[in-house]
Amino acid sequence: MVENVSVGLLGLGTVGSGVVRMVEGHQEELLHRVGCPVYIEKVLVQNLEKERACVIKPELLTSSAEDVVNHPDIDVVIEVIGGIEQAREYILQALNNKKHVITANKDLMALHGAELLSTAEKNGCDLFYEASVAGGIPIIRTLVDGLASDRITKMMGIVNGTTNYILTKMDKQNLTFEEVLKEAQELGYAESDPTSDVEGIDAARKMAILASLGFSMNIHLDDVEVKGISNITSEDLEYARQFGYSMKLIGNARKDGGKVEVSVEPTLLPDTHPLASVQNENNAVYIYGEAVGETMFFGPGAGQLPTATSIVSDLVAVVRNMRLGVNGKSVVAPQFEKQLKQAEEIEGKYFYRLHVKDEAGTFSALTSVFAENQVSLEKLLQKPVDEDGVAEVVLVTHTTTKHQNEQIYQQLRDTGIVKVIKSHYRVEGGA
Ligand SMILES: NC(=O)C1=CN([C@@H]2O[C@H](COP(=O)(O)OP(=O)(O)OC[C@H]3O[C@@H](n4cnc5c(N)ncnc54)[C@H](OP(=O)(O)O)[C@@H]3O)[C@@H](O)[C@H]2O)C=CC1
Ligand SMILES: N[C@@H](CC=O)C(=O)O
Repeated sequence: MVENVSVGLLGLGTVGSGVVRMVEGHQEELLHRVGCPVYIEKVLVQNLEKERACVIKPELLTSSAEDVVNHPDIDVVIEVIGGIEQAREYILQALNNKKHVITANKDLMALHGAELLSTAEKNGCDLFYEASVAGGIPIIRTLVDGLASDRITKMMGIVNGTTNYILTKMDKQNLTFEEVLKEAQELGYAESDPTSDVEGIDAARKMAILASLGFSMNIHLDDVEVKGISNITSEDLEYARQFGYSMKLIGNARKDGGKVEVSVEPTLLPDTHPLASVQNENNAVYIYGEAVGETMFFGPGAGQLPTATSIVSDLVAVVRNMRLGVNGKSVVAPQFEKQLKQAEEIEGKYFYRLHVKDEAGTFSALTSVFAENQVSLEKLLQKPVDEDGVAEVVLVTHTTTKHQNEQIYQQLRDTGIVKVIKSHYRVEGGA
């Protein structure tokens, strides 16, 4: 009979402090929900002297991982140090010592999830990672349990809080990219190296996790096409607004006839799209299932307590399994072999902002590049930008294939009429 549960925490930064606050502050609820006391036994940090964002007894802190992963009384290890190699090593050690593991580490799960899950299963341990995607939104449990009966064909997500916060503030408050990134870092949304946020890598890791679960295939990080937001300018956002779109960093995973595409890229969403109204650090995941139809899950995608909510809910699940004696039995192997779509099979509309020569014939030469590729234009705008004979052309194509669009991009670059392709983004038609 499990009479109490002892937890070891690896990391006491933004998320770790939230876990301590929730485990300490929700004792009554936890006792009621799992039927026995749950307490924190040891906490690994790098710097024992640092001021913490939670109240913690100094004797619980250690700078030696062995005190957590090899501790004889610890039943559950929560990994929130981040990074890959060190975290992988500690988690493997904990699992091989028959400790259940909870992690918020999408970098690690996207790269080594299969290895860690099979080690957990081999040791009869749970390995849960709800907080690794979309912070406080219970999206992993939704795919694994809530929609387990359905066939999912499409998932679109705003799964990075930092970039959504940056795009919202740049658009609504006219702030610069650098100003807002600094704010997002101060608020604890950004990764320790924010490059992975702004270049779309963090979102790509999350989409690899979601697509693997949703499509029951082993989707690797390398299978995800990635483009970040660091080149987006206030002019792009202004034109998007004029055309009735909102710019978002969108994770896109689709399955047609057994083949899948997974990407993360800045995307123009019609203002009527359900994801267009998701603001600030909030995340949302739109899921289409053949039987259920459209569903959407919304909430805070980053931050101390939202992320800790998912972790402590995983803890509740682990303790319930411990009391039932069923840990390590929830891993389901992928059902399908991975098949990725080719560029000819991926469809989309595209936005271009071009600087062209402002002279007779330019316009027809430009539109003929699209016409020769059998792509028609849905929206078009032209205005002079300077006295040196340069005009700005902004356009949106009708639906075409990624392959045709790549050809158009190449031809535009090669023609003498386009001076610079200022920007180029995907446009979403409808949900
Ligand atoms: N921040 C967020 O909103 C979210 C974060 N995540 C994920 O959660 C994890 C933690 O993120 P976050 O809390 O923001 O990170 P922080 O950088 O705020 O905290 C990291 C903590 O881990 C400790 N630490 C780091 N490396 C080591 C090491 N090698 N040995 C011992 N201790 C170490 C640090 O110690 P010290 O304090 O002494 O320096 C710090 O306490 C990451 O995987 C992140 O991707 C997931 C969802 C949301
Ligand atoms: N840096 C991440 C934190 C949560 O995963 C984000 O901004 O979403």
